[in-house]
Formats: sequence, structure tokens, C-alpha cells
Amino acid sequence: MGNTESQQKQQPQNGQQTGSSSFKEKSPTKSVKEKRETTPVKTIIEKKEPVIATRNPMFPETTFHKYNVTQDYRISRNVLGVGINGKVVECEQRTSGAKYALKVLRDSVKARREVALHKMASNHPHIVRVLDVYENTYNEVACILVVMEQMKGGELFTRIQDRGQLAFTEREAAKIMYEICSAVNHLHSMNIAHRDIKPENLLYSEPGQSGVLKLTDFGFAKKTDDNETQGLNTACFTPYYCAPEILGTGSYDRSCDCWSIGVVMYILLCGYPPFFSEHGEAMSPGMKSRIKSGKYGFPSPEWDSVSQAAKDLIRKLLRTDPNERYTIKQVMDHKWITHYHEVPATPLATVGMLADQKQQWGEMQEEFDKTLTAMRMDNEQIEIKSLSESNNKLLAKRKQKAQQTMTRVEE
Ligand SMILES: Nc1ncnc2c1ncn2[C@@H]1O[C@H](COP(=O)(O)OP(=O)(O)OP(=O)(O)O)[C@@H](O)[C@H]1O
Repeated sequence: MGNTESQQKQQPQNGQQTGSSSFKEKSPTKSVKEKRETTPVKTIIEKKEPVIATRNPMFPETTFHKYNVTQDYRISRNVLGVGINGKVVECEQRTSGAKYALKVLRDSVKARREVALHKMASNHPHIVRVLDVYENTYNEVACILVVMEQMKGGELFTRIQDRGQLAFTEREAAKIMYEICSAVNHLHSMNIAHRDIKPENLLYSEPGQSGVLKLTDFGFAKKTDDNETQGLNTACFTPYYCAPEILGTGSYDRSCDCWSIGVVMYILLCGYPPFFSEHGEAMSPGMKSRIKSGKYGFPSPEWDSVSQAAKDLIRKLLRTDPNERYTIKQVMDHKWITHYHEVPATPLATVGMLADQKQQWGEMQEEFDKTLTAMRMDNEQIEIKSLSESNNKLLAKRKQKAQQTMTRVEE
């Protein structure tokens, strides 16, 4: 299914682009918003292209098929979701009839990085699987198309909300957290930081009991060893000569994931996020400072029956200093995670609270997004600052190169 080798056998014989499309190329001077417009799916029409699969020099592990995606999949009009970076539609594999999800992105360094890192990491039971990647051009507009397993079970919190009277227990929360953490552990062990772990990116494969929870959307994922600062560590210098902040840059991005895990865990256990005001209303302006000062609590009555072990893990994940925050390895060794199946099956207030907060859920998601954006920006600044503060002449050339690389990557 979706096997790369078998698909290459069905490649077209040859050809130039022959189809027409209503897709109009954007001028490079258009605004960022316009550039982010999703590619109209109806423009994906059959065209024959040369039989080549390319490998991106930045991500040689990923094969980008050059022939048209429609050779292998029928594209449906059924839109599964729309995100800021692209549209996700249903598609059907021609050989098997199986249904998949197809994400359409405009070709860019960022899109290629997203797709390559997702593909690289997708061999894990709790990460949405990427089957195939295509680079196709439609009316001179380059697109990247990603075929993924279709997630039919909806978002994590929608599913909990929909339980109605059925109690949601701490043991169930622990199992869910174990699954999320094992996905993040897999990513971090590959030196990939996801940097966008939030409720909307945690989807179930199927409705009902057979559904498996999986992490998706690698739009902000980053290889934490692909910058020069890590190169200094591994290739040219022994650790004794480097400032700790230079050696440790990748860990800031990874620690952002652990903070997000802490927030998701907190919401799972009570139904509202940690950095809201006491009554749960969204509070944009003060939120960042509240997070920075680590001001949150375990209010009564929702938290009264929650175990000490769960609260202990949350405290370790929501530490304000990223250097002190638990790493994913430490999380995986914490008893609330290692013994998740033995966590007390205490009923939680989550379902009722999520229902009460329904009105504010959109605002809460926005706040989560803003906070993650701010954290990613803070982390970039930490990296730049660490390098520019160094006086080591031997580093000067490398510093310059590293800064150029970062600018390129952020383009
Ligand atoms: N594999 C999938 N199966 C089913 N639906 C999916 C799948 N992947 C994404 N979707 C739907 O498409 C929407 C957008 O996808 P995704 O989050 O990957 O896009 P994005 O542009 O990177 O998003 P965002 O704006 O959330 O950052 C999701 O919210 C989800 O509803």
C-alpha cells in the first residue's frame, strides 16, 4: 500500500505538461497572506511529466515523486480540513481503492522541510503516517503533495467532549499522555523538535474504540542538529571549548515540546488550560507574563482527587526555565507514565468543564498558538544571541555561516 517501489513501476512514459488549469501564478510581490492561500484542488489534473523522483539535498532520505500524483491516486472533492498552510482533501489509491488524505502545499523550503521531517518520523504508531510525496507543477506553480493516512476519528478533545455522561478517568488520561509522549520521544530521539504540539494536531485514526491517537502537522518541525551551532559540537570542536548555550541550542526547541505536553496534560486532567484566569476566560495580554512567571494552580474542586504523581509531572513540565524543565526522556521515566495502566481510575471533571468552556475553546486555541509562536521566536533569539556573544575568533567564520543558514532556513 502506497509502496514507493510499486508506484514507481506505474510511472507515465514521458511527457510535457499538457493540461490547463485555472490556477494563476502569484507575483512574488504579493503579501504573505496571499502567498499562503491554499492551492485549489480542482487544479490538480492529470498531466504527464518526466519519470523522475528527486531527493532534496537538505533531506536526502525523502523521495519526491516528479510524476503526477493522479497516476497513483484519484483526488476527491471531499475537503477534510483547511489549515493556514494548505488544504487537506480525500484521495483514493488507484490500485487498492483505499482512502487517504492529501495535503497540498505550495513548494518552498519550509514546505519541503515539513514534509521531509514528517515522512522521516512517520514510522511510529502514534504519528500520522506519510505514504508518498510528490512535487508537481501546475501552470508553473510548484506544489508539494503529501499522501497521509486518513484520520477519521477527529480531534482529541472533541472526542472527550462528546462522551456525554461517560466519566473520563485519570487512568485514561495517563494512557493518552503515554501515547503522546512516546511519539515525542521518538521525534526527539531523531533530533526533531515538533514545536506545534497542541490539541488540534492530535487526531484519532477512527471513531470508536479502535481509533488510535496520532500526532500530525509538522509545519514548524525542526531538525535540531541541522544548524551550525550543533555542527560546532559534533564536527569541529570538543565540548570543552564551547559555551554551554552554544552546545545546547537544540534543547530549547525540544523543551518547547515538553511545555506543550504539560499544557495538554493539564487540560486533559481538568478541562481548562493552566494559564487562564481563575474562571477560565481567555486572557491574551497577560498570558505570556503569567507563563513566564509560572503562575498557575491546581484549583479545587477539579484537582482535589487528581493524584500527586500527576501534579508532580505537570510541575516538572511547566517549569519556566527550559533548562530545568523535564526532558522527554525524564518524562518517559516518570512513574505516572511508566505505570500509566496502574494510575487510579478516578473520574475527572474534564468532560463537564470542556462542555462549560465550549464557547472559549476557540480563544483558548488561539492563545495556545500565540504562545507557541512566541516560544519559537524566543528560541531563535537565544540561538542568535549565543553565537553573537561569543568572542572566540575561531568561531567567527562559522558564526557568520550559521547566521546565513538561519536566515535561509527562516525564509
Ligand atoms: N491525515 C489527515 N486526515 C484527516 N484530516 C486531516 C489530516 N491531516 C489534516 N487534516 C485536517 O486538515 C486540517 C489542516 O491540516 P494541517 O493542520 O496539517 O494544516 P496546516 O495548514 O499545517 O494547519 P494549521 O493551520 O492547523 O497549522 C486539520 O485541522 C485537520 O482537520
